[in-house]
Amino acid sequence: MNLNASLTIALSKGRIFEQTLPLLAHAGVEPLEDPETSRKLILETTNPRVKFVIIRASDVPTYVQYGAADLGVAGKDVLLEHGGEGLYEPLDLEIARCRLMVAGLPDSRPPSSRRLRIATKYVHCAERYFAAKGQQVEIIKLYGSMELAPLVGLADQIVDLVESGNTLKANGLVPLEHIADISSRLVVNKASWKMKHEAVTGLLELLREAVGGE
Ligand SMILES: Nc1ncnc2c1ncn2[C@@H]1O[C@H](COP(=O)(O)OP(=O)(O)OP(=O)(O)O)[C@@H](O)[C@H]1O
Ligand SMILES: O=P(O)(O)OC[C@H]1O[C@H](OP(=O)(O)OP(=O)(O)O)[C@H](O)[C@@H]1O
Repeated sequence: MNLNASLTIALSKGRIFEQTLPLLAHAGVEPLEDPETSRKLILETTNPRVKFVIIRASDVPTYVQYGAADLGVAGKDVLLEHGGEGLYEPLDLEIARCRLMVAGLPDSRPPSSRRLRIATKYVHCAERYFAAKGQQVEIIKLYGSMELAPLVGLADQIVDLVESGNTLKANGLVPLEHIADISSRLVVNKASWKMKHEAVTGLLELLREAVGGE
């Protein structure tokens, strides 16, 4: 076990970075630069043994799975889609809360002549959800702006994240079915959990305190 281990933490810009920052600050880890203004992808922190790597939200599980980062923060939506292989998920950070939902036009009727078309970036989640209901659907993979798909006839329904519901409302869509409650999780590489146990669990306990408001 490495008692003086250095830790690399994978984070994405935007809401995850902003909402994880106060939790990490409680653990004595603060970035020396702001990723919104810096072009750097590796950020040093106030703890010389801890650095951040700044990546796309959906890439966080991959970096942690392969050990390119020891820890990371990822939405449960991203983890469900990735599958969680090679990762431990020891802590719900209770940030970036939303719901994974099926949505569509209020008067949309299932087509009789073909399968229901579902547009989403959550292909695996959607496949699993509709298969569990015994419903055969056609999934259309998109990378964003899913709400547009039913408006232009690309799909009958979408599977997407809903928080306030404002994006759905602004596009004349309604939530139809709830798939899962989502929040962001701390994920840990399985080898790092063993080899850097003291450093990882030390940080984990401080983050747990911060989440609990202690
Ligand atoms: N409107 C929202 N309200 C609360 N949480 C959200 C909302 N939208 C997304 N999230 C959560 O925050 C995480 C990161 O979302 P963010 O918008 O920063 O990245 P993204 O653009 O979805 O990802 P990528 O860059 O990989 O396409 C999501 O995986 C989800 O768990
Ligand atoms: O119910 P609401 O409060 O309107 O939030 C839902 C929206 O938030 C997310 O998009 P985001 O704002 O993160 O944009 P992005 O996916 O393009 O990053 C999600 O993809 C929805 O479009």
